[in-house]
Amino acid sequence: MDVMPSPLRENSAPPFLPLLVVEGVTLEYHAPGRLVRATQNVSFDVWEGDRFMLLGASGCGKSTLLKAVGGFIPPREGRILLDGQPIHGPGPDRVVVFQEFDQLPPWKTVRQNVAFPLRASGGVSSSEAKERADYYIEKVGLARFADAYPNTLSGGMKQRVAIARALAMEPRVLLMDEPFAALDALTRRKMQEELLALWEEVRFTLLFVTHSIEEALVVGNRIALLSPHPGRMRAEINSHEWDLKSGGSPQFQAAANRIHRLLFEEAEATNGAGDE
Ligand SMILES: Nc1ncnc2c1ncn2[C@@H]1O[C@H](COP(=O)(O)OP(=O)(O)OP(=O)(O)O)[C@@H](O)[C@H]1O
Repeated sequence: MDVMPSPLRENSAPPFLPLLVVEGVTLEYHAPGRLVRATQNVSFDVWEGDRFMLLGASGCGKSTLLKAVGGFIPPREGRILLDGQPIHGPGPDRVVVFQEFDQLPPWKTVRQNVAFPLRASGGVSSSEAKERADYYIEKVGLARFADAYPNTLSGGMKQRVAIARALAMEPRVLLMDEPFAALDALTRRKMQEELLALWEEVRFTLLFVTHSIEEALVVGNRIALLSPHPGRMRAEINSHEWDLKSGGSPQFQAAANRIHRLLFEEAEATNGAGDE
């Protein structure tokens, strides 16, 4: 099988350096009349080829962390390094796939949607953009729909286009913010399977936000557990031993229960102790 030359691999950081370093990061929003602290002193390293999951309850600052890595929110404290360099604003080396199905301009075909950012970010000729778009559209199984418009596609198909569009940029890190949360359970599982198959083939680096313990265990190889309000690192665990076939096994259930305890019961105990 032909594999396109990938800047992702050519620009690889030395293997002894993490690709992405999040160090003591505190993030805040200035809401009218108040300051909202979304995360506090969060640190983790993401290595090339990691499928790194940010897991925590609603409101613990997962999306805010992803936005900060994307360069949309500067840290109040701490720093974020990519390939050893502090990030300054958004860049094509970090592309985000969101949950919403309306992230594709509806007036562009699937192929135009995938090719457009390649042209817009510069350096890619229109024929190369088309070639790269077709390559990744084929990878997500949508070759027959390259000339279709988004409004003729299902939610799952639109998410596949968003993934193809992101991978076509060959980013250093692919950022995904609950990309499958709005899909029905069967489609969600199929998308998880497809994402893992794509990862096997392309070996991109993934930073993925979820509030599903099961999704974190099967999609990720490492998981950061965040406690709520503001989000702090509660624990970091390895999850490479689990995949989509692990689902119902007692060992998988035990791992899921352990994470649940770490996220909720121990957090409540800690908060309770703090209140006394
Ligand atoms: N634009 C904003 N202005 C003010 N506060 C915000 C803004 N966006 C998020 N917040 C607050 O920051 C905190 C973290 O929000 P964030 O969306 O990052 O959490 P999350 O873990 O991704 O939640 P969810 O799983 O529900 O998406 C929350 O308390 C939220 O209310």
